[in-house]
Amino acid sequence: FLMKRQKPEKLPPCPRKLPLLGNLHQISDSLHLSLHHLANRHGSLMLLQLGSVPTLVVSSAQIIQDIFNHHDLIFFGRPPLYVAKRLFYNFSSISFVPYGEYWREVRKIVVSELLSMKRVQSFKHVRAYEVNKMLNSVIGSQTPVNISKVILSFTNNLICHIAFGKQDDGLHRFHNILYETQQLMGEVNIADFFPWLSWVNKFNGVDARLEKNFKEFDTFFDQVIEEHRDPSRLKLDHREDIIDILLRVQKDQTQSVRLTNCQIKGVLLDIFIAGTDTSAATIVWTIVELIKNSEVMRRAQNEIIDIARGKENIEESDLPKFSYLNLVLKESFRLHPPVPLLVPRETTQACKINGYEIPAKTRILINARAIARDPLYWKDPNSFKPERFFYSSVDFRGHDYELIPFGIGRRSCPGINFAVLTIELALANLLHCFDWKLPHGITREDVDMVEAVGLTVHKKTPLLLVATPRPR
Ligand code: HEM
Repeated sequence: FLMKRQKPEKLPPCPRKLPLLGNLHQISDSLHLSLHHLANRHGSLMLLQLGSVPTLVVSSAQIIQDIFNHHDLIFFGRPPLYVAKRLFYNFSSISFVPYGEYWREVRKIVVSELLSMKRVQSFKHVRAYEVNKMLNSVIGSQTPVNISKVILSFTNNLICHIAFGKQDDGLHRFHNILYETQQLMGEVNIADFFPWLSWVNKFNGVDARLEKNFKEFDTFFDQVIEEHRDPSRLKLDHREDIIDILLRVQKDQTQSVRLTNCQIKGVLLDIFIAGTDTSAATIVWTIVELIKNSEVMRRAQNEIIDIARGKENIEESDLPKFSYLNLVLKESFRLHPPVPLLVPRETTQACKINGYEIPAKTRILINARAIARDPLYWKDPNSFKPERFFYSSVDFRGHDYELIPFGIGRRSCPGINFAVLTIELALANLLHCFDWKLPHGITREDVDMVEAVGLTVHKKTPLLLVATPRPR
């Protein structure tokens, strides 16, 4: 009997590969920009070989729609990244956890206990306190103000305050530890492209840095958790912080998962990694765009003055009244999604997309930034024009595939409500309390938009501005 030869499955297009490197030689420092250029030449669905890892790159809203309407469960996993494995207690967190029952249970806890709208609102007093502290720090800063630094301290302090109930004491050291964690997470790691070369990390200093960083925040977390277990701990306002909540859930017999201490620490770290840099980058990019587009700045500030009507500070209850500021934020998320490639995913089984076979365990990179600048959907895509949203209902909450800064589907960002409130409140107050100008001799054209390399994309050089207090 002659065996019928099976036709090989048709794989998505792939630019020319080199032996061993695959397509790595076509990637420069900025992964998302390199992938955007490659997509312009080879199409919005490419199967690259990054080192030894097959990687599907998606750069089209229409393909995203197809994937998330039909294969959400398949595009659901996360690849086991080298640094995340160690830092997140062998994947005991949420964002980098490969798909499985543990992820499902912990995500439920995070969504319902830590980041529900009700919980996010319960942190209102903390946000107001930290925003006020940030405004005072602008007044106390040298001129010109390093606004990038002010804002990163603000988001760090805010999350520390919400997570630990601490306001200032002893947190400087923690900020430095977290900075190194973020560096390690953002750097290219050879083991993620050549898993068989992971031993190199023993010799290039990565393992040593990883171990040192892990021990530092682990010791810090142990210490604050121990303080929280002490029943005599002085609680001034009787409000639960994130550690209180996680310890309560740990004791709760009705929960289907019994959180271990490592899992509590993993979730804590996740909230820091996912929540501080992203919001800070967004606030800075928005201010840069406002400085470069003075007419937009004028309109945004006029709206704020109108709504504030002599108030000292903008409060959270004022935010729903803003409409133009909302458009400014949409446009900022469109041009500068702080996580331009989202968080990598991995297919849990094989499937077919656009007639192409996508094998199981393929790494997935979704180029949200390229999609949000696709001329097919966006007129004059590289210009900052909040007015484009006047007559459009497109929003960034994951229902419109052409604008997905918070990702999409069941693994999308559970911190979106927290993030948007924080960003809007900070921006509204910064514009309400100060007029912002470039330092003497610097023009708008001089302000560069160069992006730093990393999972979260910051402005590479710090933004320096002169702040003049506004009459209120
Ligand atoms: C501007 C602010 C933020 C942006 C743009 C952002 C963006 C993202 C993106 C793109 C993902 C991956 C989504 C996907 O794979 O589809 C994600 C995941 C996640 N984010 Fe955010 N995020 C922000 C703020 C926050 C905040 C404030 C928190 C928590 C306090 C948070 C917690 C998380 C967590 C826990 C995940 C992992 C979800 C999972 O894998 O199931 N994020 N975020």
